[in-house]
Amino acid sequence: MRITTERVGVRVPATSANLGPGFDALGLALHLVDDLELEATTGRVEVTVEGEGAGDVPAGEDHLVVRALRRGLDHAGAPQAGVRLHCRNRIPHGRGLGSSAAATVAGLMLARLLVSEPEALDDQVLLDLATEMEGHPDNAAPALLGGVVLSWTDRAGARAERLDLATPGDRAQRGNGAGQSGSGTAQEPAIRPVVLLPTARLATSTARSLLPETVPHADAAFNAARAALLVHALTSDPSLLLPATEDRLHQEYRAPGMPQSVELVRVLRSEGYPAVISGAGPSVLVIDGAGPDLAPLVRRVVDDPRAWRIARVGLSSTGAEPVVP
Ligand SMILES: Nc1ncnc2c1ncn2[C@@H]1O[C@H](COP(=O)(O)OP(=O)(O)OP(=O)(O)O)[C@@H](O)[C@H]1O
Ligand SMILES: N[C@@H](CCO)C(=O)O
Repeated sequence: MRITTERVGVRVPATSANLGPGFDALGLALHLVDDLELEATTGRVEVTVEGEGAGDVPAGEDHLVVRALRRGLDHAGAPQAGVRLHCRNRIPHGRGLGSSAAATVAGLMLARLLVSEPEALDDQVLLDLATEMEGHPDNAAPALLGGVVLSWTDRAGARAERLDLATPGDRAQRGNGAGQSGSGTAQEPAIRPVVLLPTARLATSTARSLLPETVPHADAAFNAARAALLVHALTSDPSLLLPATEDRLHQEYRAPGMPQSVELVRVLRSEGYPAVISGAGPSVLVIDGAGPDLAPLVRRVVDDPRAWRIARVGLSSTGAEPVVP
């Protein structure tokens, strides 16, 4: 295997994992992207960062994108090279929006774009390697594939299935009786994700350390039913999103690390919004937040509303993709 391309670029989306009951299994891609350009050189590693993480993330071999690139090149049997990497980051770090998965998937895809036989790093390989680096596939899978993705692991590695989402037409048919057609185009998904984004950060490792080793059987059964219902709600009947996004496996356990986020989820849900903690938090995801202004509710709950941003980012149907550098 050789490195045959010198300059490559990739665009990768933010993701929101769990979606309530689908802990480590469900996730969706958002219209919020990092853009990366890489040049293979004979020199050392040089990393420059604009936007999120600038001045914060390592600038050398320890940079997560570089680590993922190295992992991809090793897996393909390609030689390691010097790199000049430039990152234009828009995905905030440590907020539950899949920044680490985006960086990992981006590094692996940059490796694919550099080598002479890119099929050695096909989507299945990239998903396996990203899952190995992340520890779970629920952010990496939608970062790679786009849309809403169900992922799991078995002995062979990571697996992912993209859901065929309900459209506004499906919703109208449910509401008005069969035969009615909804507004909007047939392909447009019915859900409009909105992210409530705090300035505070919570590392995924910290949020995972708050989880118990074991959970009551009744809570596991509760989540199994809700996760199955959520797939039905997303693919056929979005009117069920509120009951389908209930969770007993992670959100409340993590409240000590993000009390205002968990309270915001409680209040939004009591007002009828299918709100969940986004990934490991502390952002809040309203899976379908089209319609009324959410700002008054945020102002009612949080101590400092100026520390929260409402981002109507929407769902991205595309995952990581090459861009011409
Ligand atoms: N674009 C990036 N470039 C380099 N390092 C990054 C990048 N994005 C994330 N990281 C590293 O990953 C850390 C954040 O990862 P973490 O898993 O804690 O949060 P997250 O991925 O933003 O959230 P979640 O996994 O809950 O969606 C950052 O502090 C940084 O060290
Ligand atoms: N499923 C993961 C997502 C964050 O990486 C968690 O909640 O810890």
